[in-house]
Order: sequence, then structure tokens, then C-alpha cells
Amino acid sequence: MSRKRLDEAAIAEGIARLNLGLDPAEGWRRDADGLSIARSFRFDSFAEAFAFMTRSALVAEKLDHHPDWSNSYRTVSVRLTTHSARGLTALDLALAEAMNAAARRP
Ligand SMILES: C[C@H](O)[C@H](O)[C@H]1CNC2=NC(N)=NC(=O)C2=N1
Repeated sequence: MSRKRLDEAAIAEGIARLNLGLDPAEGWRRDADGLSIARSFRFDSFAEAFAFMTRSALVAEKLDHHPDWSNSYRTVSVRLTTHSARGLTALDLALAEAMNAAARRP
């Protein structure tokens, strides 16, 4: 998958697609500097939050693309950017989509 920076139209379209069916308050948003996207995932328990992180970590290894994230009890805060490109690439959108799916799984 390309590690080239996406243009503005592709980023806007990608974020819109990621947020389909999500409450706007909980969806992915672009950070102020425009170089990353972020979302917080809230779960019912720490165990669910950690299971989500485990599933996401396996996808990240497969994609060879890794999140900047933190966990506080049952919340996981995620920021995605492509460090080598200093901005957003298709890999960030792919990992975001996989994390959306990982959060939906029981
Ligand atoms: C060698 C390896 O492919 C690179 O270091 C990868 C690993 N994971 C990565 N993850 C992210 N988010 N950005 C990168 O630039 C990056 N680079």
C-alpha cells in the first residue's frame, strides 16, 4: 500500500467513509495540524479495551503500520499518521477502518 501523502480530497472522502454510521461525536477527526486523524474508543470494561488493542496490534503488524495510542481504563485514544511521510496516507485510512471493525467485534 502506498506511503505517499494523500491529497485533501482523498483525506476528506476517507474520513467521511470511516465515519459512516457513527455518531459524529465519536468518529474520526482530523487533528488541527492536518497531519493525523484521531478517535477515542470507549468500551464497557478494561478487558474489552485491551482485547481491542490486541486485535488492532495484530492488524498493525500485518500492515506494518502502527498507531500512536494510549489506554486509560476502558478508553483507548488513537492517533494515526504515517511518520515517514509526515502526513496521512492510505495506510492510515486502512488501519482506521480495521480499528473500527475491531471495535465492533464482541
Ligand atoms: C521499517 C518499517 O516499515 C517502518 O518503520 C514503518 C513501521 N510502522 C510505521 N507506522 C507508522 N504509523 N508510520 C511509519 O512511518 C511507520 N513506518
